[in-house]
Amino acid sequence: MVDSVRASLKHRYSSFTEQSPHETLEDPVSLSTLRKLYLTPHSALPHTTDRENITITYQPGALSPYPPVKLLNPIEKKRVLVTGGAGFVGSHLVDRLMLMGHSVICLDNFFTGSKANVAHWIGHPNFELIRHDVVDPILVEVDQIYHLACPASPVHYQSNPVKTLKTGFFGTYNMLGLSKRVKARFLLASTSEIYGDPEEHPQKESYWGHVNCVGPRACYDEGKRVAETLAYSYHRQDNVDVRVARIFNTFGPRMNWNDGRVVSNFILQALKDEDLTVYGNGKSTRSFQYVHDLVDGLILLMNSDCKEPVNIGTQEEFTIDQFAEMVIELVKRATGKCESKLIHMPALEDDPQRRKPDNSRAKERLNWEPKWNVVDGLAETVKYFKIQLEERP
Ligand SMILES: O=C(O)[C@H]1O[C@H](OP(=O)(O)OP(=O)(O)OC[C@H]2O[C@@H](n3ccc(=O)[nH]c3=O)[C@H](O)[C@@H]2O)[C@H](O)[C@@H](O)[C@@H]1O
Repeated sequence: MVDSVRASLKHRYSSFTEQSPHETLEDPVSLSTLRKLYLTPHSALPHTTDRENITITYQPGALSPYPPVKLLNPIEKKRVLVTGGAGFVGSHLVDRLMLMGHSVICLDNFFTGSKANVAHWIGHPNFELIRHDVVDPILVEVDQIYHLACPASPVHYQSNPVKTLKTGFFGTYNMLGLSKRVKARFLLASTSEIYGDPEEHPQKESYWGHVNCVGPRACYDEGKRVAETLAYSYHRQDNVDVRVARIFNTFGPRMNWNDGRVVSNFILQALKDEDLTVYGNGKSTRSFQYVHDLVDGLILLMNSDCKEPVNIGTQEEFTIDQFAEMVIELVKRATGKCESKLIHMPALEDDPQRRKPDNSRAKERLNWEPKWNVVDGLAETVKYFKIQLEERP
């Protein structure tokens, strides 16, 4: 199974150019097909109130207004639940699963997710959108569950810490209970935050972490730690088939406008010619991966036999000052000008000082490694936010 999944993922990277000669509409995951889903300006979409006569957007001559999805035979076609499927990462995962031909249920409470992120699939026979909060139980018959639902930006998860903890515990508990009942394989979207402010660098999966359990980040960090504990407890006690992805900093199109994380903040500030707000001395580090690489990793992990936690992240490490300079440079390239400067603000409490994954387990067990570098990913994200800014009233 994992080989066929890998085969359908690898083609996409033959070239990053818009007009790759290798891309065909039969390819379920070609980059140009993906790009149409998030880099098409709203104004370029067909506008009609008559659904019968809707303009064909994605494949001239075809009879469907939807992006072309692969036709799978019933044995290969999985029923997949994606919790948090209307969020930033979740919606890219939904796109990929849909294009691969699976039947996808997207579940979201729309706290940080948005219907606009998955609007292009609404009405498709393979797609269902359910407004639901994972804190409450739900019963759906599925084969696989990707459990992503939880606010991930520090600004959002700290805005209601008790709710974040409830999502970490009860949300995961409910989804594991569902996995047990319907015998679905379960993948938890865990996080590099479970390592806290790490004393080991780079961080291996064997590292137990350094989290301040009474600090402002604890609602998220401890919520994800207990979510991992729940997953492995259900595995030991009830033989639930679990996978755990520890996701490192991820960026890309569809990050929330008001996300508050460094990538969207810096890009929007630079596009508006505002100064870039660096918290602390700018010497702390992060390793930023592009969202398509993460989605590859999640799909490969789900379809692998690897039950241990796996880091999914890139090893390109930057100080926040370096990262800010890079954003300014890329915005200059995209717009022809950018007058922004760096301003240093007070440091955030318990902000991890260094973060970089040891991703050798992902390489060995999943044959996964990032294919995008930060500059290419950032250029595409700048393009996305530029379109968003131009279209805002
Ligand atoms: O991006 C992610 O995927 C991760 O984002 C956050 O972790 P964090 O590393 O704190 O992410 P940011 O809020 O983007 O901060 C990164 C660094 O940039 C700094 N920062 C952030 C925002 C800003 O405007 N300026 C600024 O200097 C922060 O202080 C921090 O040192 C979440 O807590 C993680 O769960 C998530 O996996």
